[in-house]
Amino acid sequence: MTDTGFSLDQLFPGAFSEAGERRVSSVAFDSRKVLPGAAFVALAGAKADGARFISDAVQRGATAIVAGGPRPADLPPGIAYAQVADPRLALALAAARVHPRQPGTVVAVTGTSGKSSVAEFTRQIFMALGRKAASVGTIGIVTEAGADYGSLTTPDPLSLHASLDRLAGEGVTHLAMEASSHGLDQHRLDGVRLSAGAFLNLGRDHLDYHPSVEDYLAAKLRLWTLLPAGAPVVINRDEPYADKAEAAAKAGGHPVIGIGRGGDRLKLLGVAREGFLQRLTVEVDGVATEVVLPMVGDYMAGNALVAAGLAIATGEDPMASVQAVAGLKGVPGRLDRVAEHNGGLVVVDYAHKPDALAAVLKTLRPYASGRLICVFGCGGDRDRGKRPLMGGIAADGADIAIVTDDNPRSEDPAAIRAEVLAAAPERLREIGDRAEAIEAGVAMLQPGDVLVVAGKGHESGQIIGDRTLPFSDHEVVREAIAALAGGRQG
Ligand SMILES: CC(=O)N[C@H]1[C@@H](OP(=O)(O)OP(=O)(O)OC[C@H]2O[C@@H](n3ccc(=O)[nH]c3=O)[C@H](O)[C@@H]2O)O[C@H](CO)[C@@H](O)[C@@H]1O[C@H](C)C(=O)N[C@@H](C)C(=O)N[C@H](CCC(=O)O)C(=O)O
Ligand SMILES: Nc1ncnc2c1ncn2[C@@H]1O[C@H](COP(=O)(O)OP(=O)(O)OP(=O)(O)O)[C@@H](O)[C@H]1O
Ligand SMILES: N[C@H](CCC[C@H](N)C(=O)O)C(=O)O
Ligand SMILES: [Mg+2]
Repeated sequence: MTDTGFSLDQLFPGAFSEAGERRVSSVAFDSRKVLPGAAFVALAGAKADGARFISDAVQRGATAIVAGGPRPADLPPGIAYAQVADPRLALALAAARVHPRQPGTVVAVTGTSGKSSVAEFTRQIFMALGRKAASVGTIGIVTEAGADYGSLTTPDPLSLHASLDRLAGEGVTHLAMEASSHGLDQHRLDGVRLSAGAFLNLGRDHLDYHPSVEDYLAAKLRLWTLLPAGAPVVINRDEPYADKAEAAAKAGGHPVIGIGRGGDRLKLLGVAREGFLQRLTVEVDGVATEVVLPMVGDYMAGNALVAAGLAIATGEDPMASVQAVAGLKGVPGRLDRVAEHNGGLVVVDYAHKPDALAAVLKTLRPYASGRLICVFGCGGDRDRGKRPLMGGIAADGADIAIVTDDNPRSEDPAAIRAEVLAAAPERLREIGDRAEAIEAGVAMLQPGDVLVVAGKGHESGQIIGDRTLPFSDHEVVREAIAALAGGRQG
């Protein structure tokens, strides 16, 4: 039996009225992962109530239980029991005690779109400024050594704190992480010692989980409550809901670094497109400078400046932070120029929500001297309200829009597509099989066309039912091009 080195009183201060001095081997919130001697924290979840699994946890060797309700009558007397107001919060704080080391500087970014880009750009800026940095988010844990893919944007507290501890042990001093609304709402980040935060934007997403837009915004703005007193926040003032985010930050006593065209510390004066690059003119604390951002997308300029703002928020030199933008590399699967075929360009992007799809189509339009073709779908077991919105956006924003499958999960893929197609049945085409849809898009390419394959970005699998089958938009694009090239030669 491994020992966490902690007693129940140390991990859950004040929670246990008796047996608090008992040491536990580990902490678990999933009964199936309970080790002998563990403390099991029962969480009320979206699908199940963890309290139902207390007896399972005890059978597997749990010696202490933390839960939201009163002690079950049938719990054996030798098992220590604590009733707490918020088991998720108790779990996160215990996780931080079990895994005590964290990089000295941790920043977190929230918003509907752009979190992964900003977290990764911030890591790259820290690295350019000579810091040993990492990022944590949808594309996994990224260090100098590469990406270690995980399934959630904000990992559960036990995995998160184990990772922070490991990274600190490897000498990582600076970390940029994504704070998803689920993660904030479920206290996955509580216990992380943050130095600064950032808010990007708020659009339509996750209204299957949050009862209203107000609730969704409130979850995002919980980030400010996790910051220590006086810690700065970075806000992209050009984006929706920036005013509300700024008001909440100021009410909490946090100084604001405003960025964007309406910014103060980093004011974007102009953007000139130069092929696939953008020349940004930025006023840095009142001093104008120019920097070339080596990627496309107006919103990527905003994302890059928020990342520079986060570096500034942690004490880095402002001008050096902005100049570091010149060295940024794009994030895999975000406006990713994958290939060219027959004089047309193929881009893979992670747009799986309305604002992101609108933004990517608007961004790519100037690059399409021919037609803009879009292959996209919507995920199953996620906000259904997104589906007709995305159908309408694709029909309006692309010349040819092909509706296909994303990750259907437990839903009927044809029914998901029907909800997307309902927006504009006469202007949307349908090819259910994602590989076939991509192949059809590639085969259509003529000189000057741009094909964007949207929704799955970096993902390496397609979730159908409860199985994840290997699938990569990048690979399917390359295979389709190779097959067409082979066909032409043969
Ligand atoms: C809706 C949601 O967010 N669910 C997350 C949540 O699960 P839950 O607590 O609701 O789980 P549940 O299935 O109802 O079970 C309740 C409890 O019983 C326990 N249990 C269950 C079965 C059993 O036999 N024994 C047992 O103890 C479970 O471990 C859990 O503690 O907490 C779990 C641990 O942290 C997460 O893995 C799980 O993410 C699921 C898999 C998920 O798909 N989440 C997505 C929606 C998500 O979180 N996405 C965000 C945002 C993405 C973005 O747009 O950026 C993210 O951060 O990735
Ligand atoms: N600032 C932005 N405004 C609007 N759309 C954006 C912005 N940044 C990125 N996007 C779009 O959103 C997609 C996802 O970007 P990114 O992965 O950086 O966001 P995210 O917030 O991490 O998303 P997720 O919630 O899925 O983790 C991109 O592929 C692009 O289409
Ligand atoms: N973090 C997001 C990812 C969605 C990716 C998209 N491909 C889909 O499956 O809907 C979520 O869990 O909602
Ligand atoms: Mg992300």
